[in-house]
Amino acid sequence: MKTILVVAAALVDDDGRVLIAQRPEGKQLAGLWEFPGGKVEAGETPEAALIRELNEELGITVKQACLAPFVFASHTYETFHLLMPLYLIRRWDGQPTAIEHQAIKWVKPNDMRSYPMPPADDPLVAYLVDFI
Ligand SMILES: Nc1nc2c([nH]c(=O)n2[C@H]2C[C@H](O)[C@@H](COP(=O)(O)OP(=O)(O)OP(=O)(O)O)O2)c(=O)[nH]1
Ligand SMILES: [Mg+2]
Repeated sequence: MKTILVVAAALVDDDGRVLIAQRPEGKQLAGLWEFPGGKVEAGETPEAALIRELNEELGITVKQACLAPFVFASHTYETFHLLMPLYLIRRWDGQPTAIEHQAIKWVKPNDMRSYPMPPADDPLVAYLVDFI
């Protein structure tokens, strides 16, 4: 089984809320709430991939120095294994906008359980509850 590397971000605002984004219609896991991010492309570092994805998906600009490695998910789906580092980000330029997602929302980690997320993400929420 192939392992795919996906990078994701927990953007944290001054009130300790985290941005979650609803996956687009027509994609795998459509409608579920996720951390913005995406697949690392060939020849790309994880950090460069995350900066690119956040610009494509949310229209924000993030400096590499503002990416703090946090936790990771390692989860077997039916057709691939997902390895997904999650970075914490507290500083960025621009206003996050749902460019590719159905919607975005700022939620307290304690309230994230009300938003269905991909199975790989479930263990990550507990770390945010403890840390943020
Ligand atoms: N971005 C993101 N992907 C997640 C999360 N949880 C989870 O299981 N995934 C899975 C869903 C997908 O199989 C894969 C990432 O896919 P993606 O659709 O975001 O990839 P991408 O942004 O590069 O989009 P594309 O160009 O492949 O269409 O990781 C999460 O919290 N955030
Ligand atoms: Mg994506």
